[in-house]
Amino acid sequence: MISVKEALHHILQQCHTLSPIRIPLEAAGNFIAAETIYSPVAVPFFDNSAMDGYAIRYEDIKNNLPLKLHYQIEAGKTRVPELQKGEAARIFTGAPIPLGADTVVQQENCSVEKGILKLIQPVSPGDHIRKRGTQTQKGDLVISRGRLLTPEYIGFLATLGIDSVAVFPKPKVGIISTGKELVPAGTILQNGQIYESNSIALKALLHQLEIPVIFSQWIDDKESELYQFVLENHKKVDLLLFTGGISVGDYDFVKPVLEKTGAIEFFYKVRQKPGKPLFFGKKGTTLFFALPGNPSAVVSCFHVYVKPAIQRITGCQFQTEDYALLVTSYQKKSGLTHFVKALVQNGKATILDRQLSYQMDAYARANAFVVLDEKQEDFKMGEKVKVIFFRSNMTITL
Ligand SMILES: Nc1nc2c(c(=O)[nH]1)N[C@H]1C(S)=C(S)[C@@H](COP(=O)(O)OP(=O)(O)OC[C@H]3O[C@@H](n4cnc5c(N)ncnc54)[C@H](O)[C@@H]3O)O[C@H]1N2
Ligand code: MOO
Repeated sequence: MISVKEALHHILQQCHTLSPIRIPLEAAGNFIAAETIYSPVAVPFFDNSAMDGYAIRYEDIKNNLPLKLHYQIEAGKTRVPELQKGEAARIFTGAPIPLGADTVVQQENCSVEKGILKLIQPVSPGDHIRKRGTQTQKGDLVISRGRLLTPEYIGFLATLGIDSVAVFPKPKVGIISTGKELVPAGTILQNGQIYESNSIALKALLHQLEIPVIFSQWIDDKESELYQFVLENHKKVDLLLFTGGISVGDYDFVKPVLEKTGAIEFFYKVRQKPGKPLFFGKKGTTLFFALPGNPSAVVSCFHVYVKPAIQRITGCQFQTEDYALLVTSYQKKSGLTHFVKALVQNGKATILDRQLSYQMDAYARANAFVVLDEKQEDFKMGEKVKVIFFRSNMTITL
């Protein structure tokens, strides 16, 4: 059995970004850019008005010339005559400043009588003009390879007329759940049956990371069926997640089946609770994570191992580690790292009740795991412990 740290190391060594793909800019939210782009244009592309009002030549006011209203410029107008000495032009927000004009007077600060513009408020030269290139100059660096394309950032890139971007693709994921006892929600339970919940949890976890699930398949505890399905389908995905059937029971076929397919085994069994019989392997370019079937182990193994793998492949940072102070003392046996469900708020970690690996109810409140070191047995109230947040570090008020 290997340690949590060693297991993570093996996993991350096998995870690499996938070949970049070009996608429409509007679909690129939360992807990582795989290219560096320089702005193809200056923005604004032309000097334009920031207000509805009048375009003037500042020197005309200084020389006390009467400003004769000459013509009107709406937004979108592409050909505008030059403004001559003693002239003003009606102008609207976003409309191009005519050649010759250098200042815009906001309409609330002036009046028009018999076609002559009169100023009510003092004006400064250059007022209300958005100069060409004052957001971005043509040739400015606007995307660096490796940057997260947030929706707000995409809004900025759209102003430059960029319509597509090369990004690192998200890995495609498949899910296989095994176990004769599993039935779908909506079925009336018979003695010996339980509701299938692991694939539902995994799909929700993957959905939150915007990772596509290509298939989710339940397979009976039959070795031949599992073998056939894995052989036929593993190439469709980058990550194949199994739940259940990875322990040592007579119906735990996942490991022998993966061996039979010729998959490489990187490790089997980690010194941790829950999730001890975790398996990690690879066939071709597909990574296999066989998650121990107990529902709580599936969720913790996802956060501790699958999520970092996806982070490495996509370049995105989904979860953060931090430290918090224990609100109560806690005891465990030495030998395994424990991931205990906790509510961590304002730097304080409350370990929740019912931590066994079949008990899921604590997840209704938990926002993090407290990571309890494998060698330590007694944890004191107020002791600093590592936490892995699996939701954003938010305060829960209800
Ligand atoms: N002799 C030993 N027995 C077990 C060991 C061991 O070391 N020696 N390890 C235990 C630990 S720890 C775990 S974790 C489990 C893992 O077992 P499997 O991965 O083989 O999982 P199953 O036996 O198929 O299922 C375990 C448990 O989880 C329920 N389950 C499974 N799949 C689902 C699902 N999709 N949705 C909801 N619940 C599911 C299943 O009914 C079992 O109760 O092995 C221990 N045994
Ligand atoms: O690892 Mo198991 O999930 O402890 O029951």
